[in-house]
Amino acid sequence: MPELEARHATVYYGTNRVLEDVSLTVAEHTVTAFIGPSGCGKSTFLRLFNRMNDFLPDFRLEGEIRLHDQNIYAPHTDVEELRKQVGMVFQQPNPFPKSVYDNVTYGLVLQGQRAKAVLDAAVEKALRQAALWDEVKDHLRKSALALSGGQQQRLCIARALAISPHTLLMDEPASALDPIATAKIEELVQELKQDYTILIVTHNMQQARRVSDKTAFFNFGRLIEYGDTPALFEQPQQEQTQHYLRGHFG
Ligand SMILES: Nc1ncnc2c1ncn2[C@@H]1O[C@H](COP(=O)(O)OP(=O)(O)OP(=O)(O)O)[C@@H](O)[C@H]1O
Repeated sequence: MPELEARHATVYYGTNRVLEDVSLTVAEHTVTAFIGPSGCGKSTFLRLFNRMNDFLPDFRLEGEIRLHDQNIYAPHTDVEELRKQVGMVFQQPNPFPKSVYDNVTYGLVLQGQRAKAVLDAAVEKALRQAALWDEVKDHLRKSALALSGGQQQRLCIARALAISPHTLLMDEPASALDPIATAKIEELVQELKQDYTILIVTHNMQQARRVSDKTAFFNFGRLIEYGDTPALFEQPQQEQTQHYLRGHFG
């Protein structure tokens, strides 16, 4: 059974159709990159998997998005529970104006966890997973806003991991970062896939190539090509993919 699946997903914002009949499956513990020109619907597609588009006015989905073979848009779906299972990291690091510690424990505290030993252990585990522990372990009470941009983004990843999701959605997680911080995020993505299933939107073709197992190329709201990353980059089957990769548009 695939971990995630889109079945004939078509999305409208009002009367504007931004995704058309997109179907794909994602296996667990893989990294899948979504690439394509600006405005082709990558972020919209990504946000379908934790229902983040529900916040947008006039959003409408036809088709199904399935997690572990359950349609997550079925009536009575517990959306809060879904978002615990499917975490998200955004383009701009967005730590809360709180301490490093309080950022990581935020979700757990919201869930009612108060035991200091449990919270302490969760903080260390999540920060280690996000490859940030060594840099912040002596400053856990410091404001998260005092960290560098790259550290803030890894903190946001730790915050997402602390509530034990099994899927992580990353929307251009490194595009606001310098090359060194970007390399750290890429390394981290590779490590995290041992435990998580990762979907990542990126404008950076080299990054997609480096970090992902599968790549999906979108154009004008359609999924043009989807396959193993080396094959898609080295021998794209569709003319539109070939043009895009040659830099003809995008
Ligand atoms: N909140 C919204 N309301 C209406 N239309 C929207 C909204 N968000 C995005 N769109 C439109 O939907 C289309 C797809 O946008 P989306 O952000 O998903 O594309 P993208 O491929 O991720 O783009 P980019 O690479 O520039 O981030 C675009 O035409 C965009 O203008």
